[in-house]
Amino acid sequence: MNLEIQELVNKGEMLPLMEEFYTIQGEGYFKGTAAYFVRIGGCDVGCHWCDVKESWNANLHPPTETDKIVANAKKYSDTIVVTGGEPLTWDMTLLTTKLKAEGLQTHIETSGAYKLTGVWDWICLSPKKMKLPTEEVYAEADELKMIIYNKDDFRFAEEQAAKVNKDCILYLQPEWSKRDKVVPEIVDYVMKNPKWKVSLQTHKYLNIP
Ligand SMILES: C[S@@+](CC[C@H](N)C(=O)[O-])C[C@H]1O[C@@H](n2cnc3c(N)ncnc32)[C@H](O)[C@@H]1O
Ligand SMILES: Nc1nc2[nH]cc(C(=O)O)c2c(=O)[nH]1
Ligand code: SF4
Ligand SMILES: [Mg+2]
Repeated sequence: MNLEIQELVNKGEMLPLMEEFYTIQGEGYFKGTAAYFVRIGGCDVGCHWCDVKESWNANLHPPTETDKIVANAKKYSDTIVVTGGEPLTWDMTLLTTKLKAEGLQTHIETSGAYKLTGVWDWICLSPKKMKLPTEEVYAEADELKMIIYNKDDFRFAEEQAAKVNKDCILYLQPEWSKRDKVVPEIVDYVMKNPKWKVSLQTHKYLNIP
């Protein structure tokens, strides 16, 4: 990446765009709702079970003008889900300000590992043990989506739930490769601890992106 482009990416005027697609939000509170997804490259959190490892290396994804991303996104939906990679690797201020100026709803999928930037109508926080969320993001999260891979993840989920605001909706979502083992454990856990809800990656059952 040349210096001039690097500078624009640093300012959030350009972002490494991996893919964008119109689909149905598969997870969490808005599951079942049509939305346009914008997947931004770059993540160094390093979840070993990450289902989009191709997103990690930002250099593999073309720096794209935020204006272009917005002009395209608005053609498809009034709800834009920004995901990645870890979108908070980058400054989300310009992208979200421009989306809001077009009257669009801005949703983010984030681990919260980096400074919260941007104007968001909905924040889905999915904390990771390897790189914990910043203290600031817990107060802002609308939903907490904890991925369950093994038994210790229930402990971690409770630890993280103790940090979010009181209105935050709490979800346990099975790690995809472990779903056969952990789904019964999650079902049992939610019945015993009904402040939690189950979230499934329903798009994977529907065979849609
Ligand atoms: C690919 S991540 C991108 C956004 C951000 N980096 C994050 O982790 O929140 C999108 C969502 O998918 C979840 N996820 C990733 N891999 C998964 C897997 N193998 N099984 C279940 N959920 C997964 C993440 O926890 C997150 O909630
Ligand atoms: N349909 C669909 N719903 C999703 N919800 C969160 C996703 C993500 O990868 O961030 C995702 C995704 O990749 N596809
Ligand atoms: S933080 Fe998100 S994108 Fe990054 S490795 Fe973990 S699940 Fe994948
Ligand atoms: Mg996904």
